[in-house]
Amino acid sequence: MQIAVFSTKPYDQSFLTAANVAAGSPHALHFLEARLTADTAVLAEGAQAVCAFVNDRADAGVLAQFARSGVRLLALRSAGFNNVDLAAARRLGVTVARVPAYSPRAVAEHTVAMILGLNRHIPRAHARVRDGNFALDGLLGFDLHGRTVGVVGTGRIGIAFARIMLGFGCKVLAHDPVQDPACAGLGIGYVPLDALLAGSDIISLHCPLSPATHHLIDAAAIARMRPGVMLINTSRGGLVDTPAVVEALKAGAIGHLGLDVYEEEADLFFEDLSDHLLQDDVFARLLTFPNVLITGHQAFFTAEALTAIAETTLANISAFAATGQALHEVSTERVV
Ligand SMILES: NC(=O)c1ccc[n+]([C@@H]2O[C@H](COP(=O)([O-])OP(=O)(O)OC[C@H]3O[C@@H](n4cnc5c(N)ncnc54)[C@H](O)[C@@H]3O)[C@@H](O)[C@H]2O)c1
Repeated sequence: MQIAVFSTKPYDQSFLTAANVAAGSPHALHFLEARLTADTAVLAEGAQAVCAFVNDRADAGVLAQFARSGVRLLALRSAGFNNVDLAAARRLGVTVARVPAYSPRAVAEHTVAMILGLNRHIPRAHARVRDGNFALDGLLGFDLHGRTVGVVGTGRIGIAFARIMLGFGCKVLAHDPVQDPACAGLGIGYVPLDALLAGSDIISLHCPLSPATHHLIDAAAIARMRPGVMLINTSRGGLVDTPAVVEALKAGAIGHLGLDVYEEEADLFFEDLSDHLLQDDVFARLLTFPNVLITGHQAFFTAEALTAIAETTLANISAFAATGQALHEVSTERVV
């Protein structure tokens, strides 16, 4: 198949090419640096499949352009699919596939890195040491052992994260509309969201972004949290009302904030903008807090995860080419 690969970085090119070669080079991969938008969708002309990533937008207009130009498959190289209008895809006959699990541990481990980095002030401590300042004032942390961690969403990543935190000696509370029996075996109790918010020292978000979870963490949710709570979001930026979080940081209601995702990240992340003036005032305000740690959507970014993403994406495409069905189609029942 001819595949137009949007938002390509050198690492995408190398992992996808390696996976295609290993499979006997069944597909022609056309790597495009452009992000998929209404303006760039036309670049897929001549392709039967499009491969897209988290900040590519497959809205109704983009999908209509695909349908007109003969694109029959949108193969996401991500687990999340909040950036696709699934109802329009179904209407227009464009199959949507994703990589449901590539390395849940990669994201879980990055979540833990953010907790440790924030708690022990690692970025600040390193900057001080490099500057010849070995004072400890302002670097006080707390023992994770014995603390309560709230996990919102106990899917593949949430449960991998919960297992690690249990290893630290934390108590884990969980909230998920679909309860995983494995959690009971691990001693993890399911509670309503309000109880999780009120009872956790650290809250970590691992549920998908959907209309139901948009701004799940807003001013009202923050008001229910313990004063000085640590909030971590490695899931999707839209789960958090960022201006509300900024107010809570200013008031000290949130004690630590770790973000790998940001609701307006599409115009920022994955690019080197170091020569540009930052136009996003909310993001700029976040960067002023010493107790905020931000990474640019890199939780997935391990060699194991990129290998699995490339292999599963190509397997989705090969299955679709052979049978008309991808291996991991985003079920149309998930349209909300
Ligand atoms: N930062 C990154 O690099 C990165 C990488 C991969 C995935 N992600 C994000 O992580 C999310 C989770 O991934 P996963 O593989 O664990 O998905 P998953 O589908 O295995 O698990 C998601 C869980 O969230 C639960 N859920 C749905 N609505 C909920 C709600 N309102 N409250 C609580 N739980 C709810 C679901 O029932 C499910 O158990 C993805 O949706 C994606 O947005 C981020």
